[in-house]
Amino acid sequence: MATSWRSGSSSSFMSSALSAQPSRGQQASPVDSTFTPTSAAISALTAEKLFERTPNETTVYLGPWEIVGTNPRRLLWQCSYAGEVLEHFLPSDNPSEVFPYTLHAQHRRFGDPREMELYLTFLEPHRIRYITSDSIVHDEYIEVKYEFTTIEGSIQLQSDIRRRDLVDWFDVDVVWSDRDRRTDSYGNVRGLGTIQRIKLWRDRYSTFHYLTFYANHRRRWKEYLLDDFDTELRQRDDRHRRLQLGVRGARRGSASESSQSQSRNRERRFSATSIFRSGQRNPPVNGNTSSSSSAVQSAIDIRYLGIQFSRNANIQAGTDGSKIILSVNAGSSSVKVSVYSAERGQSPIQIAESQVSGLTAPPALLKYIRGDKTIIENHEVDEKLSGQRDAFSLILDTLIGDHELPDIKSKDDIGFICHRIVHGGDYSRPQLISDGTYHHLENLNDLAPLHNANSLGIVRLCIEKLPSTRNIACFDSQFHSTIPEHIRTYPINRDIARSNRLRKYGFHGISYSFITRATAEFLGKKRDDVNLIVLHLGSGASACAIKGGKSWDTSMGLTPLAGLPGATRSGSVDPSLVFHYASDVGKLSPASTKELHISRAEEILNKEAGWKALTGTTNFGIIAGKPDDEKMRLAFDLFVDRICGFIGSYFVTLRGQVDALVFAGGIGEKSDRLRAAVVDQVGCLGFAIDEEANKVKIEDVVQDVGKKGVSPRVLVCQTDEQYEMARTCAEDEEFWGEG
Ligand SMILES: Nc1ncnc2c1ncn2[C@@H]1O[C@H](COP(=O)(O)OP(=O)(O)O)[C@@H](O)[C@H]1O
Ligand SMILES: CC(=O)OP(=O)(O)O
Ligand SMILES: [Mg+2]
Repeated sequence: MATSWRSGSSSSFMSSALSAQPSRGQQASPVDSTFTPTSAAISALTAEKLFERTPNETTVYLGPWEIVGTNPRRLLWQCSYAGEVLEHFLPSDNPSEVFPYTLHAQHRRFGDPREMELYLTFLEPHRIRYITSDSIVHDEYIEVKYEFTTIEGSIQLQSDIRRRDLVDWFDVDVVWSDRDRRTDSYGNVRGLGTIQRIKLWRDRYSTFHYLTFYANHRRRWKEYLLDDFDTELRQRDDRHRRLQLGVRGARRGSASESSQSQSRNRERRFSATSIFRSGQRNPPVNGNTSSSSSAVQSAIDIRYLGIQFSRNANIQAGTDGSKIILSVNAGSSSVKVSVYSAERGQSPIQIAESQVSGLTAPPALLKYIRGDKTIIENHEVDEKLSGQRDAFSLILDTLIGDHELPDIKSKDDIGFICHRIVHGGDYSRPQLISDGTYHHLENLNDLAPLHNANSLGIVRLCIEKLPSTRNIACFDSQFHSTIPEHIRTYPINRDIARSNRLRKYGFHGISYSFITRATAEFLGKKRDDVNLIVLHLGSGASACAIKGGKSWDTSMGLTPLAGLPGATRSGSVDPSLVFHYASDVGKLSPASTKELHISRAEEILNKEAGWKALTGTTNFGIIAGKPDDEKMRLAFDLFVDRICGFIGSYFVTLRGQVDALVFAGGIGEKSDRLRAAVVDQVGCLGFAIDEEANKVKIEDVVQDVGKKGVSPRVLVCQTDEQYEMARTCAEDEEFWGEG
């Protein structure tokens, strides 16, 4: 009920309650097609509080409003008592420069979306003067926030201030453009704005049409002349309910230019708008768009505007068919879990994320982010975590224990759990985990000794503790199923190779899949057209040659031991080496369990080698940070050498047709020193780094660190395996079943 004006910098507050009922017969709501908004006055019963929450708090009652005068234009509220007036000074006489907007934001998402019209505010503080018959009670610039008791009143006021009439509105999940990408550096959906109401207005004088929305992620108002958009849809993806509007004559804002092309495209234009999912019944869009040169300029600075529509009014997960997805990424040194809300066939929207890192370098650190807010920042975990399963338990308790995460009140709220399973054998698509799949995967445990058994431990815990949840296995090896036979074959007895399934599988594929898509988008190329050399450098490190968007070769092999060294892994060494290292290498290690059988040889090469063996630390951050320490320098130089070996080899296998060299993973994303050293050494292939750009913190999904004008590019991608899994799961009809 309360309309509040919150003071910007001063400490005084005003608030009021408005019951803005149109009193004149001709002022029907825009929902009604007889809507003829001509009047600037409307009757309103208004209760108002001034200096709210101060000793001077007073309640006053407002009457109808009227927009009067020029220089300055004022919104004049009559109050109940004689001589009592509230004047709202509008910051510009030009109606197109005043932007009333409604607060269609996350905090409204659970209510009736129509209700958001009850809250009206402006981009900047406005001057408010309140006068009684005795004195001026209040006269200062404050942040104005109206709260109406009727939607019609609010729409009428918006229309009057704008001198444009509302034709229709459309509730959308996310609005993005070529300039403001759909996802941020973490893969979270952001764009220009999320959970927004796009409004279509018709100018009262020119009848030009405009699209408006509040860019809540940039805190900017966006207003586009509808004619700027090509009505032909560049892309309409029914499954995703996305719409992309291309701008005709991008990067110009001349009204006359747009009015010339307007008549040419009249019908097509409105065939496009009519496929918008309307927030109202019977949208009165009629194609009446005769041109007028008096239209306000539309500052188009984009090539296209993408819009993803809400499926229905209520988007709270679970109430409209959407589900909560947990994506679990059990790496060799960490467990990362992200929580998403997703609808069938739609891109998931991240709600929260949590991770336990440093499992190989205790104490482990817990991090928890809800929405945009960091709730727990690298908290040292006191209790002893015996591995990935304990880390996952801790994360699950953190999520369920957070009362401010309404989407997960109990374990039963979780619809799907996607598990990263590093070795998927011959599986070429994700699998719903049944008894059969589980036992099939168990047989692969020994082929990924640092990963598979740990992940299956988490799967078991989920089956036991969250019986109503569907568990889905996503495989790191899947992306590499395209590696040609001559590359994936080992030169050994073919029959034994076949019967024991001994071949190159390759890993980090979920990450490579994310990176390929993100990089192709960044380069403005189709996924099938990109050739990349990608380095995923984390606790486990690998390189991948991507040809036409598909894996052509990768450095890991039958197991994740081959190729580059890692935190505790040797990477490729002479296979005979291990027999000269110790005498008992063929025996089963005492560390073997029921789930995992590991020989001493495998234990030495997987757990007792790598950075740990060379330097005593598994944290490459420490290694890169101590160039003067001989041990650290050796490890650093050795890593650069091995990485460059793969880059050279992949450059040749791709016949020099390389769009970009991409760094990813904990080390690739964080160590500018490593990137600089690698690119310096492969400079002979044409790669070059921009020293300044390379030092800038990596915040985008893909960030360019290459020297300007040089091809191929050098990029950094913040990979997101959890998002990739959730996306795959949300888009796969099969997992959703009938319900
Ligand atoms: N500032 C840093 N510079 C270089 N490397 C870092 C830095 N911080 C963390 N790392 C490395 O990143 C690794 C974690 O990478 P990540 O890809 O998240 O691991 P995981 O393989 O467990 O998924 C750490 O083990 C550490 O070696
Ligand atoms: C496959 C692999 O080594 O994964 P991670 O780097 O996450 O341990
Ligand atoms: Mg990893």
